[in-house]
Amino acid sequence: MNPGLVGWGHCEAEREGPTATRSSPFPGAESSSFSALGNLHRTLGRPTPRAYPEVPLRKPRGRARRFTMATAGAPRRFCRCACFCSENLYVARYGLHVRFRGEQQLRRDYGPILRSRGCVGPEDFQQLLEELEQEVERRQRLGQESAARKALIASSYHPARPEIYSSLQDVALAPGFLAAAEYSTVPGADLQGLLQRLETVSEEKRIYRLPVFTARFCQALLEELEHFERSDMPKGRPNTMNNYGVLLHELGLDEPLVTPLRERFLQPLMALLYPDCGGGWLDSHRAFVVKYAPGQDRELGCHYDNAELTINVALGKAFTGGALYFGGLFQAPSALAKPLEVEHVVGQGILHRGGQLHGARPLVTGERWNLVVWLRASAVRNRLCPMCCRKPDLVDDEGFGDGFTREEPTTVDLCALT
Ligand SMILES: O=C(O)CCC(=O)C(=O)O
Ligand SMILES: [Fe+2]
Repeated sequence: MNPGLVGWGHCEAEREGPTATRSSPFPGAESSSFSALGNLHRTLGRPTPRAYPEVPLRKPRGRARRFTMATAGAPRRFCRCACFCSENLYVARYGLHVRFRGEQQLRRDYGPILRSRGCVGPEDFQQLLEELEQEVERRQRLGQESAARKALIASSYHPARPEIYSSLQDVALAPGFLAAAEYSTVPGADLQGLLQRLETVSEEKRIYRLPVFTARFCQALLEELEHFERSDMPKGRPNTMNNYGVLLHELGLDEPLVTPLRERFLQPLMALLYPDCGGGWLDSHRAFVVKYAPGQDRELGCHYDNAELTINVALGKAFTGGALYFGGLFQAPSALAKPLEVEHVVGQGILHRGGQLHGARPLVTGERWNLVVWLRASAVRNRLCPMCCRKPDLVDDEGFGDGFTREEPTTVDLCALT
């Protein structure tokens, strides 16, 4: 058979830095109203929103192994899009995300709106310029700083729950999750069959829910995360809107936990649920935990993720409030009208498209910790960077970068070998 040099277009992705606003071209933390976002989108004169690029579709066949595409030869090098350092720079004071290439461009593109938002005197503009220059430098350093933190944690951190760092075992997973993933790998599995094994939260928005981890595993992971938080290790935060979360790759949890979760379980599920969004071509991710607590972050503004697909699993603890809300796709901000509220249920995961506008309502009581995995398909994002909506301008990066790649990967369908 064709050795599965399967139709992966090309791939690339982009990524958001530990404390960058990458994920949220629409700030949200400060303005979580959908209409405000719609206005913002228009105000910023973003490129005309467009739908996901078409990916050559190939109906997934066979069992789980068939989805595990081995990269032949050297590990692939992932990239980010250069727009990370020049687009979507968030200026909280004026409630704006701006593109920044220099003083003249800033004046030309944003002069009137900045003045209308209070940036009036030359000293205001000078201050803004300095802040933007600092933000660009910070973004340029993010990859290296993250790698340095990861190395320090690997050499000096003593986990409280070392078993979390061993390879993901089925026993950590909820029976319903195992059943849905197992079904998805059976020859002949189809969307209708899978939909009987998970909850459809919104057919129109293509939002689904299913149990993911056992209560025991959630508890162990939470204990480990709290222990890390108390430690004196350096911490990279997921983005500028989450000040108390943790990046799982820095903690060393990508290899044992997140990558197997993506490759063995999420990929078959996503291939059936979202074949048109790269669900069958996931090849990298960015995983982090967000934490909300009284006196800390309590809510998350409306944004879209720098991902083709997202899974958001509630880990605990006990809390009220904090529901997710969903609008339309960012490519169609006019569809922001009536947000859909989705309550978190501990142990359960919400699956949605990365481009679906969403945010989190304020926490009312307790503490909420969620595992968020941004799933990326280079085959999709290599064609169009979701952050600048252009063909990505590739820059080599650490780790999975932002999930973009320079070439079509050389892949081998493991099934073809057995
Ligand atoms: O607070 C949540 O559960 C949502 C988190 C989220 O959407 C994100 O970090 O991208
Ligand atoms: Fe998100």
